[in-house]
Amino acid sequence: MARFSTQRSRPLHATPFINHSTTPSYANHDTANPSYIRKYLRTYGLTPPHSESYETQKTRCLAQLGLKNTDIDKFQYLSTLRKNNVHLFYRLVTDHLRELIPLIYTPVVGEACQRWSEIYQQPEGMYLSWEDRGSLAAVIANWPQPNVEITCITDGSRILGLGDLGINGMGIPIGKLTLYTACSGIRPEATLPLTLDLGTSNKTLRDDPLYMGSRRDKVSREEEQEFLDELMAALTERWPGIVIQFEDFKNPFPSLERYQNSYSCFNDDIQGTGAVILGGVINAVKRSGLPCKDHRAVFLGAGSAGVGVAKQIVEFFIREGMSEEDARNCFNLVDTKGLVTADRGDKLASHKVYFARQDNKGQQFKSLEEVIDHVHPTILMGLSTLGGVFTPEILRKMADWNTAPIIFPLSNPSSKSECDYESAVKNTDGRCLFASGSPFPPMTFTNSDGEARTYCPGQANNMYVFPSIGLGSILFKTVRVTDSMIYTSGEALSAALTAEEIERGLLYPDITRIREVSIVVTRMVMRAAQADGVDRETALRKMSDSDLDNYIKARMYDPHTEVRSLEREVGQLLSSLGNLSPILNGSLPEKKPNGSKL
Ligand SMILES: NC(=O)C1=CN([C@@H]2O[C@H](COP(=O)(O)OP(=O)(O)OC[C@H]3O[C@@H](n4cnc5c(N)ncnc54)[C@H](OP(=O)(O)O)[C@@H]3O)[C@@H](O)[C@H]2O)C=CC1
Ligand SMILES: CC(=O)C(=O)O
Ligand SMILES: [Mg+2]
Repeated sequence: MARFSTQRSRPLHATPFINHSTTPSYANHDTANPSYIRKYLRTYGLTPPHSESYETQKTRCLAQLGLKNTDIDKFQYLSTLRKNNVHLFYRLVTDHLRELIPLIYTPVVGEACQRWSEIYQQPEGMYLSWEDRGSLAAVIANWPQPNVEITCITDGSRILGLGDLGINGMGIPIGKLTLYTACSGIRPEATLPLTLDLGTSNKTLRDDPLYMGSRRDKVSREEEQEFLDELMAALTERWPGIVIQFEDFKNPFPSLERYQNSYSCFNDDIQGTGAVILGGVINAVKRSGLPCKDHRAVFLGAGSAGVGVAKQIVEFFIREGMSEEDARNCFNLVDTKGLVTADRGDKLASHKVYFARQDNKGQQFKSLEEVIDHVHPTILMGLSTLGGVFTPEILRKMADWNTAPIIFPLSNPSSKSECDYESAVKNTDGRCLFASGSPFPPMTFTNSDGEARTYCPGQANNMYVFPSIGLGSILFKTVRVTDSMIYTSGEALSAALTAEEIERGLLYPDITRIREVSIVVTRMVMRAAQADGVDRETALRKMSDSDLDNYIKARMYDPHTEVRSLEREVGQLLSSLGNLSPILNGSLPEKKPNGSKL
């Protein structure tokens, strides 16, 4: 039997085939790799000898996870696993999406960000500081992966509904990019989590001795723009065509406007959120039985997400036959000063002006309650960061006025949700059409007619669309991300419900189907890009829908087949070399580190 020989002129451990310092996370220390693959990867001897089945790996991991007492312990365990055995991490996540997404993303990532500098253990992602301006390209050159295709950037200034967390916000780009890999199969080594240290307005953080960012106050808007200009140029210089996702910036409208026509970029909080809520609202409006023109919406929150969502729904109403003016008049946005009106007396931020009501006849409505009593909404959206503000009284009014009130408390994490599912179901006698930003468990409830059943909440989170917007943009090498690509992602999501999911009353596909849903949404995003003429992979244009689906599927990273594809790669290499001796004596050519397959 062929055996690995120790009698070689160049001992394996001394052979610098893979430079581990340049491939920190992806050297692939997978305990499932057979020994000849380990030799090929030059990881032989770096893991225990036995080559394990996934079942064994999974049993151990789930047992270890079960021993962790707190959500943060579980978050850290999973982060370490992602770092040490990336393919196993993604096998687990893709097999246990419902259980693990809440641990790697919202809600637990919220607490992880609040405590980032306290719980920090290992490097992940890249930090760029104000002090680095002028040399951002040089710092970016330090990122060890050569083929980055997508980055998610935050400056930490509005992390979920938790405020300015400075560099502690790094949990968000890491979490979002993890979902890119898990949900739409962008290879892990093709993702770059990026956090900008442009100072923080959070004094508690600045005074915290453990805080790992700079102590400076937040830079000015002009300075931020100057920094971002340099950053965009540096990123695209190193990785031409990279897709750039902006995330959790306090006021992201100016940057979106500045870059959206010259880079392949989008803002997840304005556009991704807009699209995902559009998807749920299309289904909820159908289920409400009311035509679009009879809907009246109250939005608590007129920030990036509130305005982004309202704009997408206006577009939907227009496509359903309403005039733009009538469509816009269905919306009532509420901020810290009350109903957004044109004559309120304050200078409205420019993103709010479009929705400022003109028909209030001088009357001002200062509180959510006043606005609700004035509007009698059919749709109630929460994008305010105010946990619990949809009180039982407000929910009961929604039920009094509507057969099927649409209630979406969308703020994250769970503690900031405007109401929980139980309260929404109980106070609307089970009639609400509900979706929240962070997950709530299903519940059984007996309504006033004595009917008992299980109610399933929707999770209206941009995680249903941004992975497909990103993948479609990468595969088509789009010049930019167009409004139509964004709208189409939401529309495609709404159409992705199965008959069984509709029967169960779901507004969003079951999360366990996210990878198959992502294929269809990605294809539709690509078709929209094609129609807008922003695609650069023109050979893909002529493909039929089913061929394009197959193409997308084939390009998606699948952690379950990673060992097999390595085996294929090595098999092809061996057959091209003609015999086994190279692998046995350790003289196989170096595996090029992490050439992306997308
Ligand atoms: N489910 C999902 O997929 C997503 C959810 N979100 C969530 O939405 C929330 C808001 O995000 P975003 O829009 O980016 O944040 P912004 O800071 O841009 O907007 C927050 C809005 O809420 C308003 N607001 C805050 N406090 C009050 C108050 N006491 N009374 C009335 N209005 C208030 C603000 O008013 P003012 O303008 O006067 O300051 C502002 O209009 C976050 O919790 C975030 O997690 C965001 C993106 C996606
Ligand atoms: C989900 C998300 O993007 C947010 O809460 O900001
Ligand atoms: Mg966000």
